[in-house]
Amino acid sequence: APSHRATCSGGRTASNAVCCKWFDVLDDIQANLFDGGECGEEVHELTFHDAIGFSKSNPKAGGGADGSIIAFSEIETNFPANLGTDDIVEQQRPLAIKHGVSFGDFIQFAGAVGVSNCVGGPRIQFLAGRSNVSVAAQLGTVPEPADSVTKILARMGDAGFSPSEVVDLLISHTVAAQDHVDPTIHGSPFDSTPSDFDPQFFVETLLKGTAFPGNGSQTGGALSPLPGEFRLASDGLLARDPRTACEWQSFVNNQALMVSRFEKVMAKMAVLGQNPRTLVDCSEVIPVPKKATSNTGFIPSGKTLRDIEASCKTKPFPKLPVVSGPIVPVPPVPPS
Ligand code: HEM
Ligand SMILES: [Ca+2]
Ligand SMILES: [Mn+2]
Repeated sequence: APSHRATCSGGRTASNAVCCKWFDVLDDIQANLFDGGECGEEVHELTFHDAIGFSKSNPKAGGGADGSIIAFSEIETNFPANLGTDDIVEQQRPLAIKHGVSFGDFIQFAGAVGVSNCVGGPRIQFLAGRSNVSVAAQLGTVPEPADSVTKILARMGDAGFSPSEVVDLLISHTVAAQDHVDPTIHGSPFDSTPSDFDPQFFVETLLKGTAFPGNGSQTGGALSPLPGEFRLASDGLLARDPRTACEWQSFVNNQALMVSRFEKVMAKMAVLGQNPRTLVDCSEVIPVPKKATSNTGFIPSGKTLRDIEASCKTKPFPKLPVVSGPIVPVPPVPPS
């Protein structure tokens, strides 16, 4: 049968003509937001901070993945949990306006493109067509790193996520760094491989913490196992809590599982507060990521399997390759 694909710019085609403009957005953000196609972590943080402004029990909590963090930035970026998001909000706002797309669509699209640039990254579904009408989210919808596991699971449960899905969402912290929990060590990553969408975050958060990487103990921070690496208190606790530890451990030797779980849970998060049947599937515009170099994590140099605080009661911690040599400090990620 003949195909009826729409012709878009640059000789590209799409199954639906409304997807064509997203190729132009893609070209623009790869050049101007990701410096020629870098694994873009902060952009990806915004997908969460916008979408999680949503509650099954309280319609006033927010409209979910509706772009409100850009539309009502003067309210939402001043919430303590959103500290630092104003930079990326102000980078994205003019680009969304220039291309005539809604803020909600733009945030989810940019997040999906950003992680597709990471080695081993996921290819997240992208549905287009969110309205540009939104409402400001209420204070308290975004979890904070000093929150207890019970508080985080309750907040996330109220937005529709199970404890295992919270772990699946936290896969994003394999390509992430902090700037504001300890502002003296800008860009300190959550694992030793912040440009790789790999299991190292799940391995290294289970290593016994030994020192603070920066200016001592901070609210929301915890002892980390490697110099230069930052551990959020919440990540350290979720790695060890009986409600989440087995899902956490399941990723230490299974990069492919990480990708499939993340694609699934991100597709769910991206349509919080939306009716997906009114949106058009433009996933074909999202680039195909580079393949991962390994399916399994490793014990970083200077550490052994005995430094792992295994926390899943029903499954033994798997044997992982151990890198030999002295402890290597983790370099900061460059500012964007
Ligand atoms: C359970 C709840 C979570 C907590 C408590 C949490 C907390 C944090 C904190 C405190 C930072 C450092 C921010 C800074 O200092 O600049 C951070 C960074 C980040 N988070 Fe989360 N997070 C959570 C879940 C998520 C989810 C679900 C995603 C995405 C799906 C995500 C994506 C990111 C990314 C990409 C960064 C790095 C930002 C950058 O490089 O500037 N986080 N997170
Ligand atoms: Ca990583
Ligand atoms: Mn929102």
